[in-house]
Amino acid sequence: MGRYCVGMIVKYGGNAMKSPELRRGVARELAALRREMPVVVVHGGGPAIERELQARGARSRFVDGLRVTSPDVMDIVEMALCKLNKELSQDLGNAVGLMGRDSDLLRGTLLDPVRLGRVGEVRHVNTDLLRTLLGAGITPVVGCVAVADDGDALNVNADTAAGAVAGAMGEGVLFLTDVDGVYRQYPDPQSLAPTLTRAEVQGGIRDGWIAGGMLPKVGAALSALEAGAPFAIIASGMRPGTVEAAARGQAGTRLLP
Ligand SMILES: Nc1ncnc2c1ncn2[C@@H]1O[C@H](COP(=O)(O)OP(=O)(O)O)[C@@H](O)[C@H]1O
Ligand SMILES: CC(=O)N[C@@H](CCC(=O)OP(=O)(O)O)C(=O)O
Repeated sequence: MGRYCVGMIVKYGGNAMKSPELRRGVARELAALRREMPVVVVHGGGPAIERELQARGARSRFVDGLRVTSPDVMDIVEMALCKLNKELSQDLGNAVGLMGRDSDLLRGTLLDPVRLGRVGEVRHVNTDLLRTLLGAGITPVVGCVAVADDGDALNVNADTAAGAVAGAMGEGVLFLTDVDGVYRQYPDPQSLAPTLTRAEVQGGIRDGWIAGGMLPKVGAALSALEAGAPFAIIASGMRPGTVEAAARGQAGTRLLP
């Protein structure tokens, strides 16, 4: 990877932004990182979505780490993520917050409408828009609601969205979450896997030690590698210094193609 790679897509997960202190810490680390290389931030916001659903008396459930999304839930997801998008771009400064529906940034299709409702996967990324912003020295902060061919919103898991952006841009991807990486014996942090091959990931899913929210993350990491991303790392957004260490390949779990 060299001292630093050329550019990086950072997926910022909702669990690592639960408190204002955490958010400020990650914003500081991202600000330092982008002094070294161009950075695109793709964010989720599961806990913020949960709060908004509760406030409105709505509920949703997860299947394989994906939120089953009725049209009403879709509206609430979009509202919560749009607000967060503005807050995160403001935290970072010199950044523009965009949703996947802006300028066709993320275009997608429904994954399995019968089981999952309006959950989507990304088919096309407007990389010209991202490169234009990066070329102007502005950091794009992307919320993971895509647009479908029917013009309506799609709820894309933020890991999936980040993996798609990394693949389309041909850049590496760092997934910031609330664990140090992938544990072989979850939740024992001593069992952190420094690297995992595709076959090991498949074995982990089959044997059940990779589950829940880790499923879309490893899936997105492997898809990004397959699409040409030079690296994919899953690391903690909760520990100060992790972003720089992970960018140097010295923290987290690195997925191998
Ligand atoms: N083998 C594993 N190693 C680490 N975490 C795991 C593993 N299997 C499942 N997980 C779960 O995945 C979670 C991270 O995914 P998620 O909750 O979706 O976070 P984020 O909001 O960052 O996307 C961890 O908090 C943990 O509960
Ligand atoms: C389809 C699907 O599951 N979408 C996610 C989008 C947000 C997300 O992924 O947030 P985190 O990164 O914090 O998990 C959801 O509705 O929760």
